[in-house]
Amino acid sequence: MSAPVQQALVTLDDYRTAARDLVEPSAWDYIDGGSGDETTLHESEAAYRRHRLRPRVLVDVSRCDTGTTLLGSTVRLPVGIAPMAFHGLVTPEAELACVRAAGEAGALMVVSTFSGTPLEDLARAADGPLWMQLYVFRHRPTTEALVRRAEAAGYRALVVTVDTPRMARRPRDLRNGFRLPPGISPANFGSEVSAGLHAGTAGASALGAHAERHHDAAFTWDDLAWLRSLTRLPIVLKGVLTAEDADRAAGLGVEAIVVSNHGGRQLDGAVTALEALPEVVAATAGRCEVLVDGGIRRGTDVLVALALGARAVLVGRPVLWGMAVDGADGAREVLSVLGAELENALALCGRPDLASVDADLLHAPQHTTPATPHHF
Ligand SMILES: Cc1cc2nc3c(=O)[nH]c(=O)nc-3n(C[C@H](O)[C@H](O)[C@H](O)COP(=O)(O)O)c2cc1C
Ligand SMILES: O=C(O)C(=O)c1ccccc1
Repeated sequence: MSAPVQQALVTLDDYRTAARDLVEPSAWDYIDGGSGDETTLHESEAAYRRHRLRPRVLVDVSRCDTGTTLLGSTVRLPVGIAPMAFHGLVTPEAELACVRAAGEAGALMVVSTFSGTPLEDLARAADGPLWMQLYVFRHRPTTEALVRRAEAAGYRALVVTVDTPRMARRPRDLRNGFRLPPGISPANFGSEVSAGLHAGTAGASALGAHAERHHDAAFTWDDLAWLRSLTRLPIVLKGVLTAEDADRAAGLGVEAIVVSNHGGRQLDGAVTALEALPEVVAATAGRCEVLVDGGIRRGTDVLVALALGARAVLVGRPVLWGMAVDGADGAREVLSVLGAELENALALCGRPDLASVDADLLHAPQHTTPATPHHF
C-alpha cells in the first residue's frame, strides 16, 4: 500500500488542526484558550463572519498591492505578528523562527516582553521592522531597562499592553495548573522578576500568579506620561476598546492604538475588537494609527478590518500554529496564506490596493451589536 498522501495545508484553520496534535496538551490549552466562558474568544472570530462584502466590477485588478506603512516602516502586508509569550512552547527555534518568518513575509513583528530569546538577539536576526511589547512591572528599574534595551537594539516602537493589570482567570490553565516546562524561561529580565514561573499549583496558573505579583496594577494615565517622558520611541497602546480611552490616548500623543481584547484572554464578556473598531477610529479622528487584533483567520477578515478603518491587523495564534507545524517555514507559510487570501480578495472586490479599501466595501453588517450606542 502506498503511504497516505500528506494533505496540503491551505487555510489557517488547516494549520490549527495540524498543530493541535503536535503541541503538549497544557501548552495547547494555554495558547488556544481564553478567559471565563470563552465567550469573547469565540465572538471575536464570529464577528468577522457577520460582515458581507460589496465587490465592484470592471476595475483593473491585474496587479493588486497589499503594501502599506506602519508608523513610517514599509511592510508588504497590512499584517503584523501579535506579541506572544514563549514561542518555545511550540518550536525549539522559538522567537528566532518567528522573526525570520516575519522578515521573509514582509510583515511587522511585535516581540513580547516574555520572549524566551533576548530582545537583542531577535533584533540582530531581523531584516524587517520590530516593535517591542512592554508590560509595566511594579519593579520600575526592570521596566525602564527594557525600554533602554529596546531603543539600543533598534526597535521602532514600544507597544504598551494596557488590558492586563492582572491576568484573567483562564479556566483551562487553572485546571491544568499551568506552568512553564523546564528549559523555557523569559529571557529579557532577571530572576528578581522571573522566579516562580516553573512552579505548579493545583487550581492555579504560574503565569497568573506571576502577573499578580509583578504587573503594576496601579499603572495609570499619569504613569503613561512618565513613560512618554522616558523615551522618544513611538508609543502604541494595546488593549483599548472604547472611544473614551482612544480619545484620551490620542490626546496624550500616543502614536498608535491596537484595538484588542487580548484574543479573548482577558475580560470575558468584553466587546469584540471588530465591534469596538469603528468607535475607536471615529474618536481618534486620524490623530494616530489604529490597528486591530483578535480572531483574524482569513484574508477577507483583514479586508473587513481595513474597511472599518484599521491601518493593519495583528495575528496571534495562527502564527504559533504555523511554527508548531514547521518552525520558521510554517510561520512564513501562515503569513503567506493570509497574504494570498488578502490579495485574492482585493482582486475579487475590485480594489487594486489598500488605499481603495473603504467603508463602501461593506454591506450593512448582519446581526451585530451597534458600534455606537442605540438611541431609542
Ligand atoms: C499564547 C499567547 C501569548 C500571548 N502573550 C502576550 C503577551 O506577552 N503580551 C501581549 O500584549 N499579548 C499577548 N497575547 C495576546 C496577543 O498579542 C493578541 O492580542 C491575541 O493573541 C490576538 O488574538 P488571536 O490570537 O485571535 O489572533 C498572547 C496571546 C497568546 C495566544
Ligand atoms: O498569556 C498572555 O496572554 C499574556 O499576555 C502573558 C502575560 C504574562 C506573562 C505571560 C503571558
